[in-house]
Amino acid sequence: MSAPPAAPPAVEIRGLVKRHGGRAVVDRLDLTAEAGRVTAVLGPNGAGKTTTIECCEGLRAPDEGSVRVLGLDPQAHGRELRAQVGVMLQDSGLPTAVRALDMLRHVATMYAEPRDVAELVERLGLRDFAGTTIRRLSGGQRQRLALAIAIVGRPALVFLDEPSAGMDPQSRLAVWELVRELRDEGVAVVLTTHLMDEAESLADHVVVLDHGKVIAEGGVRDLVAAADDRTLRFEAPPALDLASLGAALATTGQTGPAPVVQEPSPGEYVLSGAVTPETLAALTAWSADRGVLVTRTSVGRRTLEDVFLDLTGRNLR
Ligand SMILES: Nc1ncnc2c1ncn2[C@@H]1O[C@H](COP(=O)(O)OP(=O)(O)OP(=O)(O)O)[C@@H](O)[C@H]1O
Repeated sequence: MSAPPAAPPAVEIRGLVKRHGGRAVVDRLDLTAEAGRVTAVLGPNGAGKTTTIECCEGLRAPDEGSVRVLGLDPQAHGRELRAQVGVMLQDSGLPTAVRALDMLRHVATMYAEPRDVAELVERLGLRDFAGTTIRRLSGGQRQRLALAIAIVGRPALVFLDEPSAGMDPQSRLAVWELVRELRDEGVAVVLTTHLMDEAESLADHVVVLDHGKVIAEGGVRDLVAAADDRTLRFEAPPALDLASLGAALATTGQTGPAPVVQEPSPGEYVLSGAVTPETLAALTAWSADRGVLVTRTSVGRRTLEDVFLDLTGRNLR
């Protein structure tokens, strides 16, 4: 007996190109999102995240390449996919004059086997504003309602755009817990976010885009835990001579990449590369030599934010 055919990935993008005014804003992009996994798509402003997701939602047609969502072409099978794909947008696009709970109940009636509305109301704390019109909801309340609406139909795939943006810490935790549960139930979750802690906390797979291309991808751990890389952070007077400090730290006889020192904001320094006890000693010796007082020093593992900034640079877009 032959094995049943494997289900296609929830999202499979191959060689996607999307141009605006002759410029490729998505440039031969490949991306796969699997069921039972949270895939985070990260990238600076204008990197092409929204354009890519909109191609998956059938809102834009690719100029080149192919996009398959649950095995189907979203341009040709929009109606079938709408029943199986949940979308939560920043600008929720919900009718503003309708009361929050009425909206959620209405959407639930459109599905054969919706989730239990009362449970969603409880989980996402919607009760306090159930009777408020959508127009009057706060940003965080609107986000929670939009998430409830995106998942009430038990989608196989959900697109979440910064799901916890603007939320208070309690709501954030509730949303993250729900997203993890969806993943554990086998839902494919595609998350676009600028919140690195959100991606770090939720993502099984991270895809970093820049200029319309994938510039890095992998598990969070793979991306942040290159060998024994550590980050040393310290505070000192602004505008230290980084070239001189870098040279001093590079002579500590270590193996591996030379440490790189940056000053992301005045007086705050970040040193990445292999941080060893000798690196700390060299920093202290260098600063003592120059009469520089280093206040507050910490050594920690690199965060996803460190990796993201290394990959995409620190300049504004
Ligand atoms: N309809 C359009 N006409 C012209 N340019 C467009 C159009 N839509 C998007 N772009 C451009 O395409 C590029 C990618 O935009 P996109 O919205 O996909 O980026 P993004 O990664 O989602 O950014 P952000 O993080 O700011 O949301 C940008 O430079 C944007 O200005």
